[in-house]
Amino acid sequence: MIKLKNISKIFDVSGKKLIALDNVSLEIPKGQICGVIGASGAGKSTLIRCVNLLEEPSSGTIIVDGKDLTKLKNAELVNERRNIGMIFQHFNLLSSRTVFKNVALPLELEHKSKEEIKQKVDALLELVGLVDKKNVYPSNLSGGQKQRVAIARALASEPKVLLCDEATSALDPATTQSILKLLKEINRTLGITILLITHEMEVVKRICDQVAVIDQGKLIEQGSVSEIFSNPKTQLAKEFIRSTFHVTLPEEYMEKLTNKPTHEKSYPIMKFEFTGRTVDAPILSQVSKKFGIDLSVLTSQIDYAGGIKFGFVIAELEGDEEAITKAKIYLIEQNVKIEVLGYV
Ligand SMILES: Nc1ncnc2c1ncn2[C@@H]1O[C@H](COP(=O)(O)OP(=O)(O)OP(=O)(O)O)[C@@H](O)[C@H]1O
Repeated sequence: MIKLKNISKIFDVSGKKLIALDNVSLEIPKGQICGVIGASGAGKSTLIRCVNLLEEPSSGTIIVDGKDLTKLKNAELVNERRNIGMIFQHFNLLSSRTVFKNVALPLELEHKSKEEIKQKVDALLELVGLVDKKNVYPSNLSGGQKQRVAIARALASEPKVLLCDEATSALDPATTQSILKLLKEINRTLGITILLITHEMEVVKRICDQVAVIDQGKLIEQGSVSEIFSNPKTQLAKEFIRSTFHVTLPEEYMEKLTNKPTHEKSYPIMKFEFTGRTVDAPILSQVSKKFGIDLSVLTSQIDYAGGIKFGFVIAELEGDEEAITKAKIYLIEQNVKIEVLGYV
């Protein structure tokens, strides 16, 4: 549905060339949700703005629904842009228009009849759960409600693609969840392909099928969410994934932790990462019995990403050094990822 081929974007900043996008290629099949993640300044906004040519790429091609947008004349481009809805971090609503009138705007621009506009807007407000706010002005809405209006407005032209530019970054966690749920619902029920950019892996984890990691204008890693979460290749992807799992050691252990064993009875604190099948298997209790190790769980978390279950456990291992080494080898053989956090 969306094919970006070798997209580069070079800005001229006071006579100096700034490469915001460097030969980025990305393909998003129809009906999928793809998240592009990267740190501030990585080139995410430039990339998403290139998709509807709000930003013209310096080179490369952009194919949406089979049409190469970079080859279209102005009038044709205006027409094709109706296929591409967009929502923004700060909603971009017109403050002088009511909720109804904001959603109606694209339809008015398309010269639809009053009756058609009313029918369509009412249906969209129903879809986003804002029927009771129809005659309210944006200043009287919460952030989440404003984003719902923006989503309804973006859907008014019945787009095939929805671009989301940090759509939940200005929202609190609970509202973020409800907007992500709405986006997923729209994707499922209307079959709309969604490209979203974000700096939060949590967003990717919640709703995306695919993820692409961008760093300094380059696309450094991409794949299905389950692939990337279970086997991240780049350091950046690993860091983003880590940021979504909130497994940290209790404070009292953090204070005691040393880099190396400090005395005979020093024991390692280890973090175990389980994916897919290994999450449900009683591997840690097997290890405890098999190698005669006392294993006390200090903290743990189980979560889902791309339909795959993930689990993290931090535990203290007490036993002789040889037994602990054998246990580590056994766990690695069982596809459990291990990290020694330190010693107590
Ligand atoms: N219109 C412009 N003129 C000059 N440089 C620009 C322009 N737009 C973006 N840039 C530069 O291009 C690079 C990528 O910016 P971009 O806004 O795409 O990054 P981003 O990943 O979206 O960052 P953030 O998350 O902070 O919004 C940055 O170095 C930025 O300063």
